[in-house]
Amino acid sequence: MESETKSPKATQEKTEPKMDSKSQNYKLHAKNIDVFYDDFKAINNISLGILEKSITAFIGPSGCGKSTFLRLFNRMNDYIDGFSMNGNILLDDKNIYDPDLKVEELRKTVGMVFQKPNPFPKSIYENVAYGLRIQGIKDEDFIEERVITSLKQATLFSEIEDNLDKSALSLSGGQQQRLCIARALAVKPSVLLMDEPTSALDPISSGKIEDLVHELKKDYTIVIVTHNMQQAGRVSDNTAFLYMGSLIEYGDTQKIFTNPEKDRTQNYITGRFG
Ligand SMILES: Nc1ncnc2c1ncn2[C@@H]1O[C@H](COP(=O)(O)OP(=O)(O)OP(=O)(O)O)[C@@H](O)[C@H]1O
Repeated sequence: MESETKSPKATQEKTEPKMDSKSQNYKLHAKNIDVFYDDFKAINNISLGILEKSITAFIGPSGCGKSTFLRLFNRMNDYIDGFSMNGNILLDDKNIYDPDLKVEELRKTVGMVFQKPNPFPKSIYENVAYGLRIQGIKDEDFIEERVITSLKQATLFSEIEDNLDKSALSLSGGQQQRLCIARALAVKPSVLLMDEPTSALDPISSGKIEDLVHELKKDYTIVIVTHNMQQAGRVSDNTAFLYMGSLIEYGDTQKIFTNPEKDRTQNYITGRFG
């Protein structure tokens, strides 16, 4: 029978990545989180801190709660019937579930990219400008500058610079996903949540997104859900392994993939289940 703990020395502190001396605080801090869909408990008492300008991967078998947990960070679960939660999520030490907090403001700071590219049926330019326009920004020079900068950051600009008026739906899947990243960046978030952003893409497009994610780490705190363990190993600094709604292990990605504390993590990363 699989034992929960490989080493008797494994303690709770091993599930938290070490903070460097510069960062006194976590960018994001989930504290004692339970999530329910009606009576079903999808997340079971998870606490986890995420350092600024780092990439954190959530891994684990299908249905373990990765997407549910990710969506808590910009309150995307609020729309789901039957959703309820316990615990707090802090962004820069402020509780994002505070009743006074404006969700639209939160989503400016915490952007999201989904599994399937979901551009609007508008031009490439208007897709990226969208978030600025709904903020009421009217200055076209400002919008243009932001659109171009965001497309460059998302490494798409050189491929489409003569076609900004073309429909976003005419782009390839990989280009559409980079457009969705540009759209998220245009409103200047500081956190980017990515829910399996490459699972609908071919390997070359996936590689471009991985390179981009790596590049974006300079300026953003990134949390990525992935089924692809090679991808988690390549792109992330820290990895959280979830199983049946619980956080089994969390820490330095290298360590999780080469010398995990828990047998269950070892069995998952070596493909013995999942
Ligand atoms: N809207 C919902 N209503 C009821 N149950 C849900 C809902 N969304 C998710 N669940 C349940 O919550 C659990 C966690 O689901 P979640 O989608 O977060 O897992 P996941 O690890 O992201 O899975 P996958 O890798 O397959 O996307 C699952 O048992 C799922 O069936």
